[in-house]
Parts: sequence; structure tokens; C-alpha cells
Amino acid sequence: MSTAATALDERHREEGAFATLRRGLAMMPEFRRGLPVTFALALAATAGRVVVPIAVQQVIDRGLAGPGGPDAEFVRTVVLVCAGVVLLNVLAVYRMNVRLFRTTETALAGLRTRAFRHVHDLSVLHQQGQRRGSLVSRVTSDVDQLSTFMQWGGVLGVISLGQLLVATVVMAVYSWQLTLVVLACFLPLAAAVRYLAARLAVAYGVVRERVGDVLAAVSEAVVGAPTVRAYGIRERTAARLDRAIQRHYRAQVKAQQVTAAVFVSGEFVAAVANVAVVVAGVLLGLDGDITAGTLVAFLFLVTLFVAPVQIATEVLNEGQNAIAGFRRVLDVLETAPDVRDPAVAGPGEARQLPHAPLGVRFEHVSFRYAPGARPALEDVDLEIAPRRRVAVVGETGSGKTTFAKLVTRLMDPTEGRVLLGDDDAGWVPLDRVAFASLRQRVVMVPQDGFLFDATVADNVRYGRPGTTDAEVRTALEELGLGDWVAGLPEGVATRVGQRGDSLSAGERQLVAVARAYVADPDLLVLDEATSAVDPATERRLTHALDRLTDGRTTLTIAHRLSTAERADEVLVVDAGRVVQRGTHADLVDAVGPYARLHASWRRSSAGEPAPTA
Ligand SMILES: Nc1ncnc2c1ncn2[C@@H]1O[C@H](COP(=O)(O)OP(=O)(O)OP(=O)(O)O)[C@@H](O)[C@H]1O
Repeated sequence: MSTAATALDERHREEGAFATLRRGLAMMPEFRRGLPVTFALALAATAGRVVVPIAVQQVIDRGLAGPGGPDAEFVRTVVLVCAGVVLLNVLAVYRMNVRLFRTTETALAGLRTRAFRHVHDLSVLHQQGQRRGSLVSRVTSDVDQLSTFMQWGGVLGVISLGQLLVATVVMAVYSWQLTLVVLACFLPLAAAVRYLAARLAVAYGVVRERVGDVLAAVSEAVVGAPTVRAYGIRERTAARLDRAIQRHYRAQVKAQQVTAAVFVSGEFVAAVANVAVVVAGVLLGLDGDITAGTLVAFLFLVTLFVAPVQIATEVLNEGQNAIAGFRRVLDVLETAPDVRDPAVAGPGEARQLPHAPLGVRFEHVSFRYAPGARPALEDVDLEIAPRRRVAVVGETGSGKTTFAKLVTRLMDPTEGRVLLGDDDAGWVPLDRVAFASLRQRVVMVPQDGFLFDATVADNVRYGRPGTTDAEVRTALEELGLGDWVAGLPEGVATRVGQRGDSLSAGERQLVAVARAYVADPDLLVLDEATSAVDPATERRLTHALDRLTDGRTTLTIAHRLSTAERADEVLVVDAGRVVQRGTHADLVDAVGPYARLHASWRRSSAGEPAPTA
């Protein structure tokens, strides 16, 4: 993880729940806008809950046992008013829920989009530092957790609290003595709930961990299915999965036991409170301090106490979860992107690449993956003329990929600078080039040309949106791939499957080359695939690559030295430094690492064992 992100995580770990909420709400304007009306509706809904106990009291004391005997007219009026208020209450609850769902979903969709965009803005280096799953979960499950809490727990918490307050006020108006009796019964429950909530938090913490274990075991079993089958380790994999499921089951049962204890305590205390209210009420009634209606109303009001106290445990637990998730999402949003589009800083900051063939210049460039780490590239100072096809070769770990990532600005150099352009049209520092211009003119074809689960044509079209199927077919023809695509079951409309699984590794590379071809860049950076492909596909690929690189400045990270043989020039990288440069013909006979690499490659491609370095 990058140091900036670590510091941010550290700073926020100790942050209080309210501080997180404040920080989060500041980032969710959509939610803030809708909140006041929703709260007003929640309050109206809460107030509506005490209307039934009040109506019951009025009907008994004034309608049935009034001084002039039963008063049917009064009872009718009370019932009608009560029905009206209950109806309004139902409408308020309905509106509140609809509003709440809409505002939270709008706000969370906004948050998700911003978090997702931000993850994209972070450099490849930062994304690699974070576990990918962790980044994905921040944009998906952490936001879901928030959504559940805001729509269910949050509002229920507010309503429950309101219900407690309104019920207490109404009770106090009727009889302060009985109110004290009820509070005395519920206080121990509140203390018990606090204790149980802490246990519940621990229990659900274990459950979440176990869910993660189960997911990890399942995904490993699915992704690694071919290896599992090949090595006949199905039993062992199944046993591992069974163990994870069993542990999850046991954790879940334990957590449910605590939840059940909370509910039972609530029921028990409610029963005790009812008995206490009846006993105290009758005693007070004998003295004439309390009426029958008030007593019955109290019994109703006691029930309004039980649910909020029981719910409080779950709301607290959900709340803790949601706040933790919220923190993780906000931490992503607050990580400053280390590779920033200059166009974002202001229109004057960004520059366009010159409309001329592009050359590459490295000015004393060094790069370290972490402060204090050994430099992956050190003091690289060179210029590549436009339209040259350059092969970058070197031992594994020598810094070739780092070089490619700096040219395409997937990362910025630690020292020095990279420029694109040429002497006539001028040189532009890479960190000043607007991303739109950069992505249009410079294309990197990674080793594993990622394919999306769509058709061949769709995947090629990613290179240049708006390309028609006919244009895709023409592009494939021009690359010499017409016969290959014609042989596919549905031509360019053939679906490639997830990550291109329905195609062979070589065919996936062909699609990636076609994608780069329709993008029509001036500067191409190719990370040659290391996987072996069959001779026919190899021939097609070589031909397509020749056609693709024709007339474009090309930097190829060459794993096969046949690519270096065909290149205009070869750069040899060793331990982060460019140690040799020249044509293959020059270098192969000179004393130095290239001759050694080449000899070793010749031996290994001829099937002989290569000498150890
Ligand atoms: N994300 C990273 N974090 C830390 N160190 C890294 C990272 N990526 C590469 N390195 C280190 O930087 C050095 C150069 O790596 P690089 O990937 O550029 O080598 P390479 O020449 O492309 O290797 P290969 O031929 O195996 O792909 C290596 O020592 C490597 O361990």
C-alpha cells in the first residue's frame, strides 16, 4: 500500500463515528438535500404511534365512564379522529420510506460512482498496493452495508428513539408515578442491552470473518477448478470448503443466541413492567389518583418501549458495521491521485501532443516502487526517434515493464522526466499532457490483453468507440486476420466469454492487436506475451504485429529475441540501467549482456538447457 494511503488509514482508524458521519455527509450532497423532509415525516410517523393509547384512554374515561354515562357521540368522534390520524400516519410512513429509499439510493449511487472513478484515477501502482478484492469491496459491499443501514437501521433507530421520547412524555403527562415504575423496569434492560450489544459486535465480527473465509474458499475452488481436477485434490478442496462452512455456521449460531437473549430479555421486562403498572396503577387508582383509561393506555404505552430497546442492539451493531464500511469508502475517496490528469487542474495546465510522429525522451529518469527501495530504473537518459521500432530486452526483473509504465504514464518517475514529441514539433513533458490526448495517441498493449465478456467486434471496438462491425472486419483483413475471424463460429459476432476464456491465449492476443490497430496510435508500447502459441497463430500474430507497428514509434518489451532481431534498434536493460543500445547486428557480436542473452535464448529455443547466469 502506498505510504499516503497508509497514513490516511491510520489517521481515520481512531476517528469517532460522528466524525465519520460528518465527513461522509459532506461528500453526499444528494443525501443532505433530502434529509430534513424525511426527518419531519419520521417525526410525524412517530407522533402518530401514541394516538391509539390516547384514544383508548379517552374512550374509557370520557366516552364510557364519563360523568353523564356512556357518550356514543364522543366515542364515535374519537374513533374517527384516531382512524384519520392512523391513516395519515400510514401515509407519512409510506412517503418517508419511499423518500428514504430514493435519497439514499441516489446518494449512494453517487458515492459509488465517485469512489469507482477515483479508483481509476489512482495510479496502477496504488491499485497494485491495495489488494484488488479490497478495492472492489470498498465500491460494492461497503457501500451496500451503508445502504442497508441508512434505509433500515438508521431510520428505525431514529423512529425508535422518537417513539421512546414521545411515549415517555405522554406517560409523564398521565402519571409521573407510573412513568417512574416503567422506567425503573426498563433501566436494567438498557444496561443488559449495552452488555449484550458489545457481545453481539464481537459475535458478528467473527461471522463477517467467517463469511470472508467461505467466499475465499469457494472462489479459490472455482477459479482453481482445472488445477483441482488435474491433481485429483477434489476431496481435500471439498474438505476445506466444508470446514469453512462449518465454522461460519457455528459463528452464526453463536451470534443468533445473543440476539435471542436480547429479544427474550425485552419480552421478559415488558411482562414485568405490565405487571408492575397494573399493581401500581390499581394501588394508585384506589386512592383516586389514576383512572381505568389511563391504566389501559399505560399498558399500550409499555409495548411502545419494548421494540425500540430490542431494536437498539441490532441498530447499534449495524451502525458499527456501516460506519466501518463508510470509513473504508471515504479513505479511498480522500486518497489524492498520484498520477493526475493536468486537465483537471485547469485548462491552462494541460497540453495536447503535437500532431506529428511521436518520439520519446527520458531525462535522467529514476523510479523506485517505495521510498528507500532499490531503484527499478536508475538514471535512464535517452531519446528514441519517431517511427523507430525499438525492442527493450533484459533479464527478468531488470526494469523493462517499469520502463513501459513510465512511457504510458501509468506511473510518474521518482526523479527526472519523460517527454514525448520531436525536435521539430517540440517536446511536451508527459505530466503536462491531457489524458484525453495521451490516451488517443499512445496505446499500451499489455501482456494479457484483457478481453471483456462481449463479441470479438465489441472487444476490438474498445480501441475506438463507434467503429462499425464492417470497419472491424476491414481492420482484421488489413492485419491478415480475415481468414481467422471467418473461421470463428459467428465471425466478428462470436462471443469471447469471460476474460476471453472461449478463445485460445494466442487468439486473445490477436484481438488485442486488432484493438490497438483500430485505436490508430502514434506511439505503441507492446508488452510481448510470454505464453507459447501454436505455429499457425504465431505466424498470424507476427504478421499482424508487423502491420500494426508499421510507421509507428514502437517500444516492445521483447521476451522472444526474434522480436529484437526484427527491430530497428535494441535497448538492453540490466538492473534498472540501459547498458547497451544498437541494432541486433551490432550487439550480437559485441561483448556484453545482449550477446549472452541472445546465445542463451538460441539455446533454449533449440531445446538445449541454458547455462545458469
Ligand atoms: N509493484 C511493484 N512493487 C514493488 N516492486 C516492484 C513492483 N513491480 C516491479 N517491482 C520490482 O521492480 C523491478 C523491475 O521490475 P519490472 O517489472 O520492471 O521488470 P521486468 O524487466 O519487466 O521483468 P519481467 O521480464 O519478469 O516482466 C523488479 O525488481 C521488481 O521486483
